[in-house]
Amino acid sequence: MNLKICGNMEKSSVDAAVKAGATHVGFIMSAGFRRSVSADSVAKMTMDVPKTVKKVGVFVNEPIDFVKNTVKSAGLDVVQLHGAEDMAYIRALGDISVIKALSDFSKIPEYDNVILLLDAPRGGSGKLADFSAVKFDDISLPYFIAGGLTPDNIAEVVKKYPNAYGFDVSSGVETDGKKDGEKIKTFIWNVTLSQPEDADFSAGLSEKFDDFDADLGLKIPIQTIQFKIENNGIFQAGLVARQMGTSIDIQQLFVAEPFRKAGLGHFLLKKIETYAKTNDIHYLTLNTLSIYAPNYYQRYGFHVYHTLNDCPLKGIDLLRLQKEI
Ligand SMILES: O=C(O)c1ccccc1N[C@@H]1O[C@H](COP(=O)(O)O)[C@@H](O)[C@H]1O
Repeated sequence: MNLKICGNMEKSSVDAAVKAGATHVGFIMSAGFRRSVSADSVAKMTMDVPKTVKKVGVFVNEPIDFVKNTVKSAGLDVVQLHGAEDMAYIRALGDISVIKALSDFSKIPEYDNVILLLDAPRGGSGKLADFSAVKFDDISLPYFIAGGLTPDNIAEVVKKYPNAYGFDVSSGVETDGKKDGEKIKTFIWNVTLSQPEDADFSAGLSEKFDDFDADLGLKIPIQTIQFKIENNGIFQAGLVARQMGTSIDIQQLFVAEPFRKAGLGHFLLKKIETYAKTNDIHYLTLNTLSIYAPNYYQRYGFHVYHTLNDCPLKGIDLLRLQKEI
């Protein structure tokens, strides 16, 4: 999945985007826009960007020579053309990789050998694009979806456009006109977050419990809740919980080593809490050991309500924690 964080103006937002898993970082190279930056500043902002992350320069109806020179001086990998640039213009750029932004979707068939970026009429406005006229099945080129994406709407958008090459955001990851590292992280993680829907062993067991309860005259709905953060096949973090009636027991929360200390665990705890709030859940519970980090959960409002000393081994305590919703 390709994820492009565009309109960067500071090194801190570029670093946040790369750290969270962006595949593209974008810069407005044409002058006169609120987010315009110079080639020199792009070179400085991207000095730590790994080669695997593409540096994209956004240009609007610029002379060919300006684009070519800026690609060299800023060290860009790709140009994003946001004006009326046609195929003759694109051919004149030679072997420079091109993303062609379009908001007049009737022009899609005019392009080849580019990646499309389907956007709202005024790039960078944060306004949602209207794709109702687009026949997505007829598009033969890879395409980014852009225009008014936010951390809150991106999960739905990803579901709606499963064949998209990628997703692009600028305004939606800003606060008061500046890129916001937390929003960048949440945007990317909300794309990579999936709730595996495949029936698994625990779901099978839940059914057996349902039958058992029914025999006792009880009807307590039980289900497994799973959130997994995975990007390009690389597992980053996951949470597995069991919902039983009005309570949820978090059974596993795990963040893979290279992705620790970035807030992924906090993000998953927030996800389960939001789920709990919207599903009439009264308690979140979990077990942890004293040698792990009970403080970690206490920081998020969990309280220890029971301790078993020397369990499961001498010198280690088993702690039972709860948080009221
Ligand atoms: O961001 C700008 O100021 C800008 C200026 C000129 C051309 C394009 C611009 N922005 C691009 O628009 C899309 C979507 O932005 P948003 O998420 O709706 O704010 C993105 O590619 C921006 O780089």
